[in-house]
Amino acid sequence: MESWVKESGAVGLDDLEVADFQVTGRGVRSLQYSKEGERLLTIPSGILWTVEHAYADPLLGPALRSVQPPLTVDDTLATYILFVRSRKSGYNGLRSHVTAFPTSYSSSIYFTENELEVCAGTSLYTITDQLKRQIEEDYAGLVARIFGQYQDLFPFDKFTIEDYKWALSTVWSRGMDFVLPDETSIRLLAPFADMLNHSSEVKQCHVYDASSGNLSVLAGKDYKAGDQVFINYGPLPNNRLLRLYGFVLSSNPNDSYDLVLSTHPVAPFWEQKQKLWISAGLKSTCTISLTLTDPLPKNVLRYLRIQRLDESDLSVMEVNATDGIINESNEVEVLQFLVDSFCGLLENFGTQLEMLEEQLAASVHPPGGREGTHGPRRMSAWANSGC
Ligand SMILES: C[S@@+](CC[C@H](N)C(=O)[O-])C[C@H]1O[C@@H](n2cnc3c(N)ncnc32)[C@H](O)[C@@H]1O
Repeated sequence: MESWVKESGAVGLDDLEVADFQVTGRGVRSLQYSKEGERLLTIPSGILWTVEHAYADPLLGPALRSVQPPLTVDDTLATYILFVRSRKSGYNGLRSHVTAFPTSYSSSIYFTENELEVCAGTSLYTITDQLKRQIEEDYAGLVARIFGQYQDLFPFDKFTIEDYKWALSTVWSRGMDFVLPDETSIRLLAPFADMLNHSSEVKQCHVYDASSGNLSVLAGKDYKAGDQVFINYGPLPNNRLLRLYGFVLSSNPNDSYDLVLSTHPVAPFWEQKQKLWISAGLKSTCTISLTLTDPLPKNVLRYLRIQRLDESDLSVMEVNATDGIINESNEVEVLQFLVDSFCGLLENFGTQLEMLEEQLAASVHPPGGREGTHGPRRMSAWANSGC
């Protein structure tokens, strides 16, 4: 793959190499000193995996164009990857990139039932379950809309649901997202740059130049020769890291619990309350991140104070009077609700932390996961992850 990337005009490969690292597995090593902010790597537009390139492909493009409404970005990229992987000739460069992808993944859709049970009570548990069903539905849609229509391009034995899951996991774990100057967004996979692992300790340092279409990586900190080079995948909590990338960070500064607050429209005074939520910058269904630094954000209290208003409160309620305590009985109800729901949430956890730590120590959940071509995983970080 590296020689194809170099021949395609990439800059910076002479000073970088793919290597194995103890904690993160395969990644990229710097071969020289570089200062923070210096450009380390540029991957030219022509070899990026994008929706535009999929549509421009002389064989795949017409099939994609015939599907209305168009496939989602992730489905287009997943189809593009499987298509290239299935070709017996041509596409040599892109195929060499596909060959370098992991053969299997450790993201949460691949957890066994027992592994997923360990996460019972977490948002990851619920989302993973929904995701698995969504993938089945989306795959059936793809078969009906495109794979089944062009069987010469998409042979069934190379476009199974397992292939689709693998390709989607490839897109989720290797895709990079950028907002363009016209405020649209682009998702792309960049050969070689997609070998860079994540660290929350470096600044965001991968950039897309909308005018050239090239992808560049700058040094997110100073590097010596021999250091692993990182990029920052974004301020992601552990549950998202595990769902999209199959790993967690034991000290994740962005870790959070997503608290979903919602009120059914048939609840009393829902319309009046809805107006109050909107004027407080909230919605009738809100997802609020609880973090270690801000475990009870003001918006949680704002939301619940409005939710708990009774008829007499509402008759005297000023629209902007939602930022402080409304009255004692309302506040007591809010706090009681919080105590009850947090106790309920904790009870939903299938495995208590102490038990999980014991199980990890006894290697009930083997570290290392099942990821192909990767080095060791840090699953042991689960115990402290709060995911
Ligand atoms: C964009 S790829 C990076 C290259 C990848 N390590 C490989 O060998 O192909 C993202 C994947 O790398 C791994 N990864 C990235 N950062 C990591 C980290 N800090 N710790 C453990 N694994 C990491 C995860 O498996 C993730 O899904």
